[in-house]
Amino acid sequence: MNSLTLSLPGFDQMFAHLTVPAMLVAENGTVQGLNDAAAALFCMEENEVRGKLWAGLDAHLTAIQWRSRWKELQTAKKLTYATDILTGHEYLRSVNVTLALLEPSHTLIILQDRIASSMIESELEMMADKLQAGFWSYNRVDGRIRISQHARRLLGLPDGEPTKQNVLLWLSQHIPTSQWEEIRAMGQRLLREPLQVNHSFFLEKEGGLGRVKVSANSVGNSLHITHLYGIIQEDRNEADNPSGHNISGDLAIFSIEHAQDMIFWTRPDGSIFYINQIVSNKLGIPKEKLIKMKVKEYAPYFDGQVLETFWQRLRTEKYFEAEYPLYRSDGQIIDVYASISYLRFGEEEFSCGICRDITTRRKLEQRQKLTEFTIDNSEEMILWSTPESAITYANDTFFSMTGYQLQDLSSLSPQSLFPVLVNPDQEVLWNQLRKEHHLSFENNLRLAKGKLIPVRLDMNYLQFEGGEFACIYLRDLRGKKKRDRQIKLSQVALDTALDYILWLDEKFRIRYVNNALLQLLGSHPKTWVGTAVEEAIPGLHRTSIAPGETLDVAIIPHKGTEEIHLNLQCSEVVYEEESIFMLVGRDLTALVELQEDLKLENLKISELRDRLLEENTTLREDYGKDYNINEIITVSPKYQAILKQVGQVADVDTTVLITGETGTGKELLARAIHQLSDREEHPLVKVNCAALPESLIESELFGHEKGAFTGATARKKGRFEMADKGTIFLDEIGELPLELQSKLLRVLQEDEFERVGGTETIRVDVRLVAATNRDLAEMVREGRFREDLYYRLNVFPIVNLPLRERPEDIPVLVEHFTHKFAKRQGKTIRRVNTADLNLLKNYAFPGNIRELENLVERAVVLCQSDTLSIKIGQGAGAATTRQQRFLSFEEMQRQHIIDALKRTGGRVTGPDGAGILLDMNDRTLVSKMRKLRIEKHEYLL
Ligand SMILES: Nc1ncnc2c1ncn2[C@@H]1O[C@H](COP(=O)(O)OP(=O)(O)OP(=O)(O)O)[C@@H](O)[C@H]1O
Repeated sequence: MNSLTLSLPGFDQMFAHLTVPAMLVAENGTVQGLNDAAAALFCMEENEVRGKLWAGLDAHLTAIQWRSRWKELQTAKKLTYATDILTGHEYLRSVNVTLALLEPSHTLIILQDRIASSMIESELEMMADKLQAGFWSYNRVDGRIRISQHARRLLGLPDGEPTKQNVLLWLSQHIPTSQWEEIRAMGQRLLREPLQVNHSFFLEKEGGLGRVKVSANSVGNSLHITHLYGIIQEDRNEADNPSGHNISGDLAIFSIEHAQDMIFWTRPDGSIFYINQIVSNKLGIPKEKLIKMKVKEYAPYFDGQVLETFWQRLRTEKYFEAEYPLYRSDGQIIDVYASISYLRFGEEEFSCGICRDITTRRKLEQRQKLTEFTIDNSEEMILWSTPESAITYANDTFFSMTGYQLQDLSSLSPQSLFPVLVNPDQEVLWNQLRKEHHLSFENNLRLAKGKLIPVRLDMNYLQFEGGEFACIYLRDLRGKKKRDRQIKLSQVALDTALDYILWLDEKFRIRYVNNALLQLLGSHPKTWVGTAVEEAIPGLHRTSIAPGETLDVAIIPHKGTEEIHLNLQCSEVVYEEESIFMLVGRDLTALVELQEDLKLENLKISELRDRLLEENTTLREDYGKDYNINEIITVSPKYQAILKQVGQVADVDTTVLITGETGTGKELLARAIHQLSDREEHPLVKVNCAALPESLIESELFGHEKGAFTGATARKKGRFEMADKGTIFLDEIGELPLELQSKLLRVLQEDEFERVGGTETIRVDVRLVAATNRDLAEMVREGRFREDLYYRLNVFPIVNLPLRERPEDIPVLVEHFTHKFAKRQGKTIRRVNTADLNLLKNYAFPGNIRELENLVERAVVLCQSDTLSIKIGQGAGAATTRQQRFLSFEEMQRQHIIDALKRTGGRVTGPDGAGILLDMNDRTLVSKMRKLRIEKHEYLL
């Protein structure tokens, strides 16, 4: 059937029935049509060839060359040249090409198979006939096998069209195994290189074992063996040959004639003795003409000196190989690789050159170089390995990525590169590869420094020049693995998010629902993907979905369950030109509950705060009890006047200086001022300037920064800072060192100061009440107290009265203290010894009220009845009178420690503890107190 389908009018009528391979090619070089013969020549289907570029089919023609050839054709109208075409089996087939211009835009191409099997076969047939032998041939290009009738008979082949497979099978079954192996090996050699062999073997035939003689020749082009052919005869002695012909000689000549290599026999003068047919074909010069030519005419290189040198070398070396250029009749150059031997017959010398056209090989080499360049610059690592576990090739990318060197190649193996191969058994792996031709899997590649990296392996099976190879493409998966992990992480993050996430496509169909929302939406046949959004969330309308909008919708997840309020935030994401609406939602129900919880918590907190405030007030009230102004016991009109002063100054917020003898109740008055002032809600901080060592007063008053001095391990607030918004009571202010007096003055003037070791200025709002039993005016005169400070303090002086100036208070005070201590000690005391009381009234009380208080306390302790007897001299600090009992050393120590503790406000240890006052080690003091059985109530007022 004619397969020609083309538009050029008349073409099919003209050539469709031609047995000559013909093609129609357009100006741009594409094959527009071809006939069956041409398709057969290409060993391809007609439609496989049609549409291809002629430059792609002609192995030596480039697209650029086609354009210049086309131009040439426009004037010449007809062109002829010899070339190789690339067949469907990827073999090269030598052809003569004739281009005949049909129209300005189309040309006809007629192809002529230069080693057409028909030609060989017809010659063989002729020869076989002459020799009374059978002939056989195998065309490797199209896979056809031909065996003549005579040969079939000799081999005993069954009738029917022979194929390669069934002939080989027949022979393998009828030739003894050892001989069959030899024949196979010989066949392999014939397929690899041009050879001429003769072989005899036994063959099992009907009626016994026969012996046949087969000759075989292989011919081909510069790249491949394309044909095998030969003669089959019965193996008889030479004498038995009825024709008497020398078969080997005939075959040798036949082989030489049909060899694809050019054979030149030349003489020292450059004249030709013999050339074979292929020389004529290759050079495009008829044989008759060639034979008369001298070497230099087709090989200009061989002239004069060169020719002489050539012969000199040949005579000495006898054989050498070299490359030469030859000139075709059309001026084109053919590169040949020549093996040249020296021959001498009698007087005559010959050079015998077997020349192989390497033009194609050169081009292929160039192509190979380009391929290698491409491979080396490929982003993928490429390796070639063999079944023997050798790595025969690695591209540059492999070396640069793995850190191996070219010299390492020979020592590398798949096992060393892939220590954890999926299938460590190479044999199994190769068998699988042979079967499937392609394997793909992931593995770990060991880098030069030993590190393993994940790679994807693509193994391709290849047979090349008789060997087997695996071409391995390696792709570094580190980036991919990381990306995959990130994608997985994102997926996990989306799926485990507590927020409800919904993706919609442009048509508001669901693209993705995360797990949280999926659970809320309840069971649906699938995952909701593809369904319209309204179907999943009925309250959601596509009109309300817009980027940047917030939507509130209600969902009833399951029948009978409570409504859930969702707050959805919509945004638009454009990914790979696709627009996606992303809705991220929160369950407002939970939020409302949370708000309720918060309200409850707030309520609890405010209740707690109220309670705390209440407790604080109570505390303050408790605290104030002892110092309540009502607790100031007095009946003395003089003292009433002092209390009036206290009441007047309390609210004025001015600095108050209380003077008076020790124990007159100065502190009591200071507390009364604080309590009656607006600062009552804020702290009253007391500092006993006499109780603090000089070195510590400053930091105690103003605080210190961390590291300001040895032992300042942390920043500490001073008493002034602590008293902010309240009152600071500086007791015994007369004891304040001069330098601190100036700092104190600054605080009083500017309400600001710096911490010890600090630069930050601290502002405070503090009311100062100072007290002293010293005569400050006198101290100013003596230069021991700053005058400016004195005036600053003395804004509102209150001079406390000594007890002896208000003796009328003694009975009420005795009563007050008796009650206080009796109650504390759990005693019932109904009256005080009147005589004792009278004595007290006349007593001077140098220790003032504190002395009286101590006296009563001691009396209560000693009291065994309900009548209290108070003996002057029993209390510590009392003035020595005649009646006074002389205290034991231990009693004295006891009283002294109690006094010290009273001064420090009960603080035993530390910088402002009693230890410092008494110049005693803290630990010694504590053990002393234990030994003397000093109880807290004795010093805590
Ligand atoms: N009018 C009073 N009514 C009841 N108790 C008083 C009275 N005056 C002083 N006291 C008590 O006398 C003791 C000494 O009082 P206070 O410490 O205030 O005196 P002081 O002048 O500050 O002494 P010093 O100068 O030694 O610091 C305290 O226990 C105090 O409660």
